Amino acid sequence: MIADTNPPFLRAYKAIIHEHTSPLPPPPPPPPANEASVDLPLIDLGRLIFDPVVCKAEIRTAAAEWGFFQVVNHGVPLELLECLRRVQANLFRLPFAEKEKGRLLDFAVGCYKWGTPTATSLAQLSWSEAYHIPLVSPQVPTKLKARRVIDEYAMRVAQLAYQLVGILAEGFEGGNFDNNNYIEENCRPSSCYLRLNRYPPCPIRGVHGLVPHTDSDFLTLLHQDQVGGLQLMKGGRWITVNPNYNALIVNIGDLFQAWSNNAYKSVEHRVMANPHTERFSTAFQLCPSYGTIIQSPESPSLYRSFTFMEYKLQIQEDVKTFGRKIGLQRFISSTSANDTTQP
Ligand SMILES: O=C(O)CCC(=O)C(=O)O
Ligand SMILES: [Fe+2]
Repeated sequence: MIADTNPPFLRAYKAIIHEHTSPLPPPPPPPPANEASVDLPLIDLGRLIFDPVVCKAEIRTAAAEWGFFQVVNHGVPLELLECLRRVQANLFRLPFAEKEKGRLLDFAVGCYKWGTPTATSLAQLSWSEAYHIPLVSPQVPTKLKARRVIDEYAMRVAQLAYQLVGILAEGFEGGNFDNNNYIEENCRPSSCYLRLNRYPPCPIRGVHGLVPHTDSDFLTLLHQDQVGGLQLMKGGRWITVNPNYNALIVNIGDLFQAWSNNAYKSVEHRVMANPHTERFSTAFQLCPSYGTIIQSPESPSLYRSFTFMEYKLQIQEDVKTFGRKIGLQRFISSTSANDTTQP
């Protein structure tokens, strides 16, 4: 018998699935009637050399107006991306029991996650599995080739994230916001993560691959395959992001929104599960150390000062109490708060 590679979603979430629907295979999907699809603003980073002022301005405008944009000529070789995708597919093709047991490729125990253990309804369930890999600098270079590919990708993409964050931070009030190298000091590679995502085909219609959320970091750099399914909230409705295999998607996280005093937007996004096809994506998360204080240098500041640890603990508590993350609204400063900001 061939060992099953997929997590046992139907068995584990039987109760919430049967409450809402029966898991019959869906008919082929009709084109969604009211769902728009878009190409995100596309920025050619090659122009940073020839036309830096205009290129940087485009990056800042996209971050302010969309919170999401994509970059090409990003310096991460396509062959490396392809190699990473093969490593990623192989990791997920292992028997489920092996993935759950952990310690694959020297990953920390517990870095493999699937589904949503706290879900009490179908709307809260994420039909996906992931390896959350902290970026630790290896004491001894690893002999594992697959691990080397992951580390190489993480290093390249981290460099790109620092470069982009520098450009974004230069752009406040016409001056340099980051004179003190705040991001480089506080978001060292050792507090960043790489998340390898797989979205198995899902036989139940309308289920999320990843439930609606904003990212609890400074910046996320995402690579998605050609399957599609990523959607973001714009103008009060969900729009589907057209995949572009050559591009990396950049999105602003909650911490950057707070630090920039809302100049840049952390936009809600989600992934819709696909009934027929598995999907892969890779997310690099630029995170600070837990003790880092998030406080906009602008005055007045829209958010009170908080540490990253406080932010994470508040999210955990809200997920337990309300079944969802409330996020930045929790940290609006008392001078700018009004009644509508409370859950
Ligand atoms: O898989 C995707 O397209 C999105 C992943 C994502 O939003 C995340 O990892 O935070
Ligand atoms: Fe996300």
